[in-house]
Amino acid sequence: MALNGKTAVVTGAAMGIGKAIVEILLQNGAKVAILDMNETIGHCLVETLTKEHGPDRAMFLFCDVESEDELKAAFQKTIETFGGIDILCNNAGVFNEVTWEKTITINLMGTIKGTYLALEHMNKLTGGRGGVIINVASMAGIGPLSCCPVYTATKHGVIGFTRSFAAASVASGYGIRINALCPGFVQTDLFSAIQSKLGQFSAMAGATQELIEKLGVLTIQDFTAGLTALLLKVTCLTENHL
Ligand SMILES: NC(=O)C1=CN([C@@H]2O[C@H](COP(=O)(O)OP(=O)(O)OC[C@H]3O[C@@H](n4cnc5c(N)ncnc54)[C@H](O)[C@@H]3O)[C@@H](O)[C@H]2O)C=CC1
Ligand SMILES: CC/C=C\C[C@H](O)C(=O)/C=C/C=C/C=C\C=C\[C@@H](O)C/C=C\CCC(=O)O
Repeated sequence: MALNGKTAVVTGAAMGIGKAIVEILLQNGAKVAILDMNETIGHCLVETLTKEHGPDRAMFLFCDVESEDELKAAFQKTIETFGGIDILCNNAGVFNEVTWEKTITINLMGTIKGTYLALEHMNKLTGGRGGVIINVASMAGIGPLSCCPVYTATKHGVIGFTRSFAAASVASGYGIRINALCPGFVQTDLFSAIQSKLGQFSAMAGATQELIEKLGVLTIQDFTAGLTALLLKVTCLTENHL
């Protein structure tokens, strides 16, 4: 399979889009470290995935992406257990215009911290074997949503950071390919909770609801089906890509 022998790290992977990404990676032969703060669901997911894919394929590691120390420890444990890191997916994210500083530290700073840690491990200029980074942004990173200025800012930031890092990688020869994934509306716990997280912008909920009705909401199953081909195209590590 396309990702046999490869090791992936996925943040915020216990549920939702992150879990969907984990399942695609496992189905295509990769070993996966599932990083999340939800230990109960995370361990339960590994139990389920181990029954489906066999032992030593999936591992849960508690990690708050706001903590550089916890990210470092999770990366180190992954390397010790699976022998290296070839793919990183910075997926962990929240939607909250009330605790907006946290939205920034998780969505944007967590992605930057993960990317810089992956650079330390993957960089061919410092003995690494190269790799692939996927940063989960959003269509809100392409066009602003009036109900969530800070969430919109974090996703615009993720896209800008990803594009800049990609240019640096090509110019420097890191051997790291990096892409931003920009989903539309997907039925997850985050999506279900947005109405209660708008804070001072709750008056904008109508505009967003109109957009939701116009664009529709993907089920996680439909999202996974559409993501598989794209994820394989992006993650297949062949020399002529890096
Ligand atoms: N659901 C949607 O409509 C869309 C979601 N996205 C993005 O996709 C990513 C995943 O979102 P969903 O799956 O919808 O959310 P979700 O809420 O269903 O799952 C998010 C996961 O991340 C974990 N998490 C939250 N904060 C964390 C932290 N500080 N450290 C580690 N793990 C943490 C949660 O425990 C949970 O398991 C986010 O970056 C989100 O912004 C982008 C576009 C659309
Ligand atoms: C309100 C955000 C809902 C869920 C968060 C989810 O995680 C997410 O990121 C979904 C993003 C989907 C965006 C879809 C389309 C965006 C289009 C932009 O060009 C804005 C277009 C109209 C804005 C109307 C308005 O908000 O005023």
